Amino acid sequence: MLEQRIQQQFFDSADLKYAAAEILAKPIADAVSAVVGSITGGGKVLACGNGGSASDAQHFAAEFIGRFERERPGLAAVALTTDSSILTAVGNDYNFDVIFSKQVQALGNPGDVLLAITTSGNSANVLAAVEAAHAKEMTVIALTGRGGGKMRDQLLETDVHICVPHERTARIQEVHLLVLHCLCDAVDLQLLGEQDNA
Ligand SMILES: O=C(CO)[C@@H](O)[C@H](O)[C@H](O)[C@H](O)COP(=O)(O)O
Ligand SMILES: [Zn+2]
Repeated sequence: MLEQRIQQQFFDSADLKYAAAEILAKPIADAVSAVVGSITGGGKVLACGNGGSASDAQHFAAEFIGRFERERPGLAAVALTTDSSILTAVGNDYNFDVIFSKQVQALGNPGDVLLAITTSGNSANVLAAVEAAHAKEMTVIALTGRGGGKMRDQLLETDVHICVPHERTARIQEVHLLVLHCLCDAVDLQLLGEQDNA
């Protein structure tokens, strides 16, 4: 019984990945263009999200600054979820809704990219970060699910919306991680060319 339930989670996750492959390939390719344009122009990626999405933001920044699968110079990325002094000071002195937007205001420049990760599309602090990014003339790449929530209405035509077609947070997060790995892989391909296996 328990084993069946566990197997079903694998099947559901795999089914969603098949469905998402068709729907998300185009917006992910658009996100790659946005990131490559920013990085080659001297820009950087600021990443934010709550809970599991905070981990995703950090996971992405680690692979940009460190490496993904290929050797290359580090790429500029900052997870806005990691500095406990900033998060507690801003959360305590202002409120939790501005913990990311304050950092975007302080660190963001025109041409930078905000990677905004929220499975519901409704996290107030992520939405506030998007507003701050627009004020800084940054491009937003939004990773969402559940139809996109409030994020859908907040994005501009020049932004990229990668919306996973599912209702369950865990399943959406599983696809978000795959999206981030696709981004890392494709950015490396664009910057370094095809791998020489000779
Ligand atoms: O990882 C999980 C659930 O899988 C949780 O920590 C989850 O990320 C948190 O509940 C978040 O606060 C949800 O926020 P969001 O995805 O709706 O923006
Ligand atoms: Zn990874």
